[in-house]
Amino acid sequence: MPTILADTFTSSLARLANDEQKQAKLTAFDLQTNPDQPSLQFHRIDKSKDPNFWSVRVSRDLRLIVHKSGDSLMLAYVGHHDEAYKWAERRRIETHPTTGAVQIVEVRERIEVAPPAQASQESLPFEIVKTRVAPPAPPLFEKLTSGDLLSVGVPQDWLSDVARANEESFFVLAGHLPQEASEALLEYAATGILQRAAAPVANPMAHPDSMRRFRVLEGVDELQAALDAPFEKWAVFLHPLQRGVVERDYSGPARIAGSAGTGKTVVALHRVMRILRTDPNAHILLTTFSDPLAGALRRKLAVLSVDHQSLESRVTVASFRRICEELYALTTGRKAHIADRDQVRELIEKARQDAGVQGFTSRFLASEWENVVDAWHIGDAAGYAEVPRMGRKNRLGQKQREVLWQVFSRVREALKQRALFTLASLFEAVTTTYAARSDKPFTHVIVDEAQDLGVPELRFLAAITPDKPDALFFAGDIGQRIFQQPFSWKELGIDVRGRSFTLKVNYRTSQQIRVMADRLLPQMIRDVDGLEDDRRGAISVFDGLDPTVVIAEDAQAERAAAAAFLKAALADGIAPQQIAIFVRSPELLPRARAIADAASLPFRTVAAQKPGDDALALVGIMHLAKGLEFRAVLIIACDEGALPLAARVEDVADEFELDEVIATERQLLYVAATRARDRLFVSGVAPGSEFLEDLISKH
Ligand SMILES: Nc1ncnc2c1ncn2[C@@H]1O[C@H](COP(=O)(O)OP(=O)(O)OP(=O)(O)O)[C@@H](O)[C@H]1O
Repeated sequence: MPTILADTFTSSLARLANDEQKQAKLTAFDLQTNPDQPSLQFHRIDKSKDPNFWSVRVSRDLRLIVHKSGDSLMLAYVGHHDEAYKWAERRRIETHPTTGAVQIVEVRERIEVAPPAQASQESLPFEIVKTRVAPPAPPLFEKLTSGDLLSVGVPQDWLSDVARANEESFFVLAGHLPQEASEALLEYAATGILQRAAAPVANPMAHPDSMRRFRVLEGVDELQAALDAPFEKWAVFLHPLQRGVVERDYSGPARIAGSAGTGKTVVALHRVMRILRTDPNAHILLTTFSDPLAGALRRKLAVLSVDHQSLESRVTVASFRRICEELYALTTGRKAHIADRDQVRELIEKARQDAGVQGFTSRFLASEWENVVDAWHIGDAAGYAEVPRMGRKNRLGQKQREVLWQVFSRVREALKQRALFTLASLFEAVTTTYAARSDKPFTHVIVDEAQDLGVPELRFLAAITPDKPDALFFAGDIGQRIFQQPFSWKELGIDVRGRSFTLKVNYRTSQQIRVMADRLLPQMIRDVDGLEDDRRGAISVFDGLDPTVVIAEDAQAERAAAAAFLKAALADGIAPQQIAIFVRSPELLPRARAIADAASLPFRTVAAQKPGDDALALVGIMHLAKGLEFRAVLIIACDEGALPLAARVEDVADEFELDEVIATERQLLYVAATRARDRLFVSGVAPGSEFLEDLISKH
């Protein structure tokens, strides 16, 4: 008999204590292996509107709720006796009459509306327990017909509630509707566009919206993997768009985009598993821009598979730099020595003096080296004469280029004499080695945080994969680019047009925090190749507190406000490890530490969690925030001059770079703000960063 796992089972399992979870899992395994064994005591839930709900005894107090229909058995819920029965009494499992998806429909009844919501009793069909007195907001969906509502999967008996919902009541209501219905309605409320559900299919369980909440399990291993990490719902249940991108076959490099928290990393992880399953010869590189993030990816990947041995032998997880260093060592038998930025800047200065070149600022020379000469690996005067210097505003004539090459050729020579690579030249060296070889170290490369790939990294990744259509897969958000200057991927032969998909449902961040963070970025971002990232229509699936923005008189007042915010979060049960405090640059860290101390918050200052660190908050610079998530985030010391960072603004070589610096500083704040699930506090000392204005202003 096939066993079906419902997402409601996973969520309810996650709420149990550890030993209860163990007992519940044992019963679930028994049910899957031999549902007819007499020791499993089934009791029909008589009061349920759905006659197919049964309870199964786990222990004296715990009950597992199953749904039996035809020859399948669904694990639907687990909980303490009365509460589990109540859950089943209030649910029906049915195929939606219009969309054809199987839904767990909640039976309408009294719903408690949280304090900020308000609506008059006449306007809602259920009894409201707490309300605030204020004029009711107008209904959101009055222009939609019942047919429209049915087409997005609203269950029939919720139609009139939805028709009457207004802005205040809708989030409460949305939590009671099937996900596809609440997502479509939220998107409609944000954009005026109603995305109808996918068409019905022959087997209702195979409908894309059924597959986002039910998983038909093939065997005990699958059940074990699915139940091992009940907190990680994403490991089992994907949004139809996510699933589509994971399972498609591509005719060339492909990309998943989407604003922060929309599940791009989740897609990248599932893509790895899909390739492992479908290609027995696959050896995959999963890569991202830093070692701590690679560590986080490794841990998440382990959640997706019980076959850890196969993961170990067939998947390599490493940062761009680390894998490049490893491949260099592998192919040459030597360790690469890499010059850091300051060393290179010193060499440029010396080369300029030796060549007697005048009329160019040090900033310009450093930027020209980094973004043009080194990034594009220009090796001689002829190459430099021809390089297009894309996007750079100040044109250079032939004469000027000849003069500049006097400097850059000396820098190249000096690096060579010292047997030093720059990071870019190391990528280039390994690229050259592998470009000439037909045997590649990996069959597939999957990249997370792809917006922070530079020219040398992208060339390198293309060179270490075979020339086959689905070898390269990228996950990234151009709105979160903080390290690299934009360039054309197409010119490097990586064309993702027609194979680029955008996720819209934000699982991480509350509606309030997402809306505020989105004010930092344009609604439409276009990359160099003309690929558009339309950020309108993104939705969050849950509601929360309004973020706090404080422009304080001085650092002391800021500390008091931030410490009060922290204390309230701790008092509401948010654990220290669920909290982060970010600042723009290292010199501001003492201000963050003082705030943590004022709230008696224990903290660590490195991103990578070590054993024993699991009860500590994170205090660090905003760049550390990438890829992480917390329940509460504080971004403090957003002062004038600190954000955008004055030193960076002063360091620009031209107008183009100035725009770039402002954009990446803005994106940095966006990255930090979107790490927050439930609570966000942003502060600075008056007059405050210009970006704080954008956060507050409602345009
Ligand atoms: N299908 C899903 N069901 C439930 N939760 C999900 C799903 N997909 C993603 N999530 C959750 O949403 C959060 C964000 O996911 P993820 O880190 O993949 O987003 P992202 O787009 O890569 O974010 P960022 O760009 O900010 O790094 C995570 O907590 C993840 O567990």
